[in-house]
Amino acid sequence: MSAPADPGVPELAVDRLTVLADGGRRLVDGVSFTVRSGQRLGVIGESGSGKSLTALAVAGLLGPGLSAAGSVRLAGTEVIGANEATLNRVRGSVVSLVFQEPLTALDPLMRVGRQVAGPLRRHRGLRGAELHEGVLRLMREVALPDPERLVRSFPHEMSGGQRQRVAIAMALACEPAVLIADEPTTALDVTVQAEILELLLRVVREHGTALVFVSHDMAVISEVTERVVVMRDGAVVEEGDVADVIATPRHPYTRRLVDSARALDAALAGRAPAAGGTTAGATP
Ligand SMILES: Nc1ncnc2c1ncn2[C@@H]1O[C@H](COP(=O)(O)OP(=O)(O)OP(=O)(O)O)[C@@H](O)[C@H]1O
Repeated sequence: MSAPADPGVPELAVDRLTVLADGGRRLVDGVSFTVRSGQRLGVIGESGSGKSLTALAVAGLLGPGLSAAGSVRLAGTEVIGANEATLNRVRGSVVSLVFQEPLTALDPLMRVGRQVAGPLRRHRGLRGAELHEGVLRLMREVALPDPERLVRSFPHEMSGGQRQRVAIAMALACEPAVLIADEPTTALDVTVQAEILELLLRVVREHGTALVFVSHDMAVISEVTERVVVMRDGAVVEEGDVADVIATPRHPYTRRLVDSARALDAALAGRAPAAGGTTAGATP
């Protein structure tokens, strides 16, 4: 008889993760955090702070010339040093990624329906009518209009927001316990950004998914996540409850990120920024 799953084990546990470039430069340096089912963790930092490399290392997707040390456990399975078969299994059953540019996830020459079908065949073993129904169900789940027609479209025939919905549908196909979204709205129009954030929040809530949400934007982080790690030069400089971090940032770098979000908010609202004390997460 197998032991019952330990409710205390987080879906994602990152412990002293380090990413090294070929020459030995530390691009990510001793990063640790955990995310449990249903939790939403933000990773924020300026360009080059190591957010994307952290996200890629968690999924075992670092490119050539980069190596990782430390520990990344996804639903209890160690990713660092794992062989390709283990990584493929973990990527098909535990973790999925959504990137900034949906076209990176899509083949421009393949109809959208076939692309969404790919992970359903590979990871869930669906075939024939079941597969067809599975594709339509996923496309409905991400609120794509008229899925019966869209399955026959090519990516270039869709809007940027629709393409990101398709990429999210593909990421959800394996019913991942952990979803990593790396700046998923940065490439989209402002109005579409809000819709995609709403979609992500809905699907992680409905499935109890653990979410890692990477962004350079404190306002977006405060809207989407409940905890945040702040990265600078590859290392975590601050971690905490999002509302606390915004209200009382401890590190000067975090304070700068919060202040610039406030200044942007104030500019959008046509007024001078308030002198501290209020939160920055007031994106309309
Ligand atoms: N393949 C690589 N080889 C060497 N250095 C790299 C490689 N990929 C990224 N870097 C460097 O590692 C650092 C962290 O990069 P990373 O992409 O994680 O930053 P980021 O915080 O996600 O920034 P952005 O928001 O601009 O994507 C940067 O200095 C980057 O130049």
